[in-house]
Amino acid sequence: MDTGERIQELADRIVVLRDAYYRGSPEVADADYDAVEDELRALIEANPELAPDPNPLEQVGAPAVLHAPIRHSRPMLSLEKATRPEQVEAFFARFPGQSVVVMPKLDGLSLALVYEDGRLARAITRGDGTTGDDVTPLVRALADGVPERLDVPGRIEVRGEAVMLRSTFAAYNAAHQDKPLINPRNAAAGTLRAKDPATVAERRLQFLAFDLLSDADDTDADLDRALQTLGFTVAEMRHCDDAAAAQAVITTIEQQRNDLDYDLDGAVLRLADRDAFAAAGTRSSSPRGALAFKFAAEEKTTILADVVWDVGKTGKIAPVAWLEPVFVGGTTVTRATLANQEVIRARGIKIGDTVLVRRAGDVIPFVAGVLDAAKRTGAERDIVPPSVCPSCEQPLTEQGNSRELFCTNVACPAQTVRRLIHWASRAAADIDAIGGVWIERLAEAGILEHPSDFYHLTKEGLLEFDRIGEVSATRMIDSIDASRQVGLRRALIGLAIPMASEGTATRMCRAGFGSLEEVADAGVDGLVAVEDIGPKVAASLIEHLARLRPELERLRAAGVSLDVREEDLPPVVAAGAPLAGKTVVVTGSISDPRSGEKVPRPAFQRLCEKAGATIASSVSATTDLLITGADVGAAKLTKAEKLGVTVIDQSEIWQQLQQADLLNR
Ligand SMILES: NC(=O)c1ccc[n+]([C@@H]2O[C@H](COP(=O)([O-])OP(=O)(O)OC[C@H]3O[C@@H](n4cnc5c(N)ncnc54)[C@H](O)[C@@H]3O)[C@@H](O)[C@H]2O)c1
Ligand SMILES: [Zn+2]
Repeated sequence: MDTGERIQELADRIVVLRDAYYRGSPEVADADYDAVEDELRALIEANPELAPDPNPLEQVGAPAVLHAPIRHSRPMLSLEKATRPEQVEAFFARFPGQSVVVMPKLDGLSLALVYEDGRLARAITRGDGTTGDDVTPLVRALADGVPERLDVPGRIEVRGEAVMLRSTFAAYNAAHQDKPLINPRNAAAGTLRAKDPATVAERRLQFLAFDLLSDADDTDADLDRALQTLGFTVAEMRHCDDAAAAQAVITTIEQQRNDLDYDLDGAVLRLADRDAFAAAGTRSSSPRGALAFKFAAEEKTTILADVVWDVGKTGKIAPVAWLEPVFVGGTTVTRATLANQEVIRARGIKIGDTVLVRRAGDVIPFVAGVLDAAKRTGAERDIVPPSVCPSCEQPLTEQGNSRELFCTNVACPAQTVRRLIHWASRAAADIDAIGGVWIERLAEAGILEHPSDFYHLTKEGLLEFDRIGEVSATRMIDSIDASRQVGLRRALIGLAIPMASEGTATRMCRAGFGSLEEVADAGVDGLVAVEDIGPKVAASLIEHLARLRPELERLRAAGVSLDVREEDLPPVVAAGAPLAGKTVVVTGSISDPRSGEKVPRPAFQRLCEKAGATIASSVSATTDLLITGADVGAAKLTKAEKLGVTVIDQSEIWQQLQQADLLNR
C-alpha cells in the first residue's frame, strides 16, 4: 500500500470510529483511536500534498443529532494536543507576558448553555462543532451546576463539560448490576442522548464550566473569576506565569487524578484573560490560545485470553481475567478482575473477546466491558463457572443477587494459604519479613495452617529450607515476635471473618470490648447494640468466632495479645479542644502546611479527633463542618451549601491544631 492509500484508509477509519463513538458505542478504546489519529497526523505532516479532502483532523466530533439541530453562535472546537514539556514551553513562547490557567481536562462531553436576559434558554451539545443538538429538557432535569437564572442581562453563553461524577457512576452501577454503565464518559454521553429524561432519571450529571462568551463589557476579564461570579462550578484553575510553573501544576493534576470525583484525561492550558484568548484566534479545528496536555491512558483494549477461578480468604471463588499483556494506567497488565458471574453476564463477556481494561491509580485492574461485540468471529467461548472448588474440589454454594460462588470447606488448602497471608498483612499482624510465596511454601510443607502456627516457627526450622539463610531467618523470627502485640482490632481483621470489615473491628474496640474473647461471648444482642453492626454481621461474627475458639486459645498460649490496645481506641481529647462536639467531614487532598507534604486522610482525621471532632464519611444534616483540602469535588460543596453546613479550608484547621498544641505529639 502506498502512502496515499494508507492516508485515505486512516481517514476513513477515523470517520467510522468517530461515528460509532459519538453514537455512544465506541469500537475501540480512546487510546487506540488516538493512535490512528497520530499516525494520520504524522503522515500528513511528512506529505502535506497527500492530505485527504475532507481532512478528518480538521473536523470536530460527529453530526449526532437526535433532538433538534441548533447552530452554534461560534464553533465549538477541539483542542491542540501535547504530550511533552517542550510543547508547553512552545505554548508560553507564543504568548509572552500572558498569564495562563491550568485546569483538569475533564472527560465528559462539552455543552453550551445559552442564557438570554438571565434565563437559561438552551443547552446544546457540541455535535460537529458547527451544529449541535438541543438537549435543554435533559439538562434541566438531570444536570447539577446549571443555574436556571443568572443575574445578567443580554445574551451570554457558558461552555463547559457535563460529566458523570465517579461517585454517581459507582452508585448507579451498584444499583444496576444487571445493566452496568461501561465508564463515566460513555454514561454521560448516553444520558444526553436519551429520548426522554424519565428513562435516565437516576443518572445525574455535573456541569463544570470552562469557557464564557459574553459581549457585555462589565464581565470580568479573568475567566476563572468571571465564571465563579456568575455562580458556576469550576474545576480548579491555577494561574501560571511560565512553563515551569505550568508543568508543575500539570504534574500535580496527574498525581491527584485518582483522588478526584471525575475522570480526566489530561490538563488544559489556556490564556487566563478572556480578551487575549479571543484575540489569539483559531485554527481549523482548535483555538490558538489553549493547549491540551494528555496523560497516559487508563483504559485500553486487549484480548481476554482465559478466565481462571481464584479462591479467596473467605472462600469466595472469583473470576480472574488472563489478558494479552497491555500497557495501561502506567504498567503492563496481564490479570484483571471480573468481579462475579452476574457482572460477566451483564457485560456479555466471552473468552477471546476484545475487552476494555481499566486501571486507574491503586484500583485493581478490571474488565469494564466488551467493545465491538458485533465483530466476533464465532471462536469465542462462554465463561463457565466451576461447579466444584478449584482447590479442594468440594461443591460450591451460590450467594446473593450477584450469585457469588463460595467454597465453604474451612480446610480448603487455597483458603488456608490466603488466610495466612492475610494474617501476615499490614492491616493485621504485619509480619512483613515473610512474603506470600514463603507462606505458601511453609503451608505446603505442612508447617503453617493456622495463624497461631507462625508463633511456633523457629530459626532452626526455617534454616532447613534451601533458600532461607541466617539473615532472613533472623528477620522472619524478629518480625513474628513483634507481631505478638497485634491487639484486638488488628487480630479481628486478621481472622478474615466474612462480612466483618476493618470498620467492624474498629467499632468493636470503640464500643468497649476489651478482648477478642469478649466479642466472641457477646451474643447477638451484645453485638447489634454496637453502632452500625447489623444482624448479619453479628451472626457471622458469632458463627466464626465460635469455630475459631480453639485458635484464639492457641494464639493466647503463644503469647499473642488479643486485648484492646491504645491505638484501637479514640484519642484522648485535650481540654479546650477546638473541635469539641463537632461532627466533621474531611474531603479533598490534605497536606501539612509545615512540610507541604501530602497527609493521608485517616491521619488527618485522627488529628481532628484529638481536637474533639466526631468524624463522619459524608455530609448530612447532622454535619457541623466540611473541611476541604485541595481539589474538592463540586458535588460535596453543593450538598454542604444546600444543607447549610459550614465549609472551612484545611489551612484554618491546621492553625487551630497548631494553637492547641496537637501537632507535635
Ligand atoms: N474511542 C473512539 O473510538 C473515539 C472516537 C473519537 C474520539 N474519541 C475520543 O474523544 C476525544 C475527543 O477528542 P476531541 O478532539 O473531540 O476532544 P479533545 O480531546 O480535543 O478535547 C476537546 C474537548 O475537551 C473538553 N474539555 C474538557 N475539559 C476542558 C477544559 N478544561 N477546557 C476546554 N475543554 C475541555 C471539551 O469538551 C472539548 O470539546 C478524544 O479523547 C478521543 O480519544 C474516541
Ligand atoms: Zn475449596
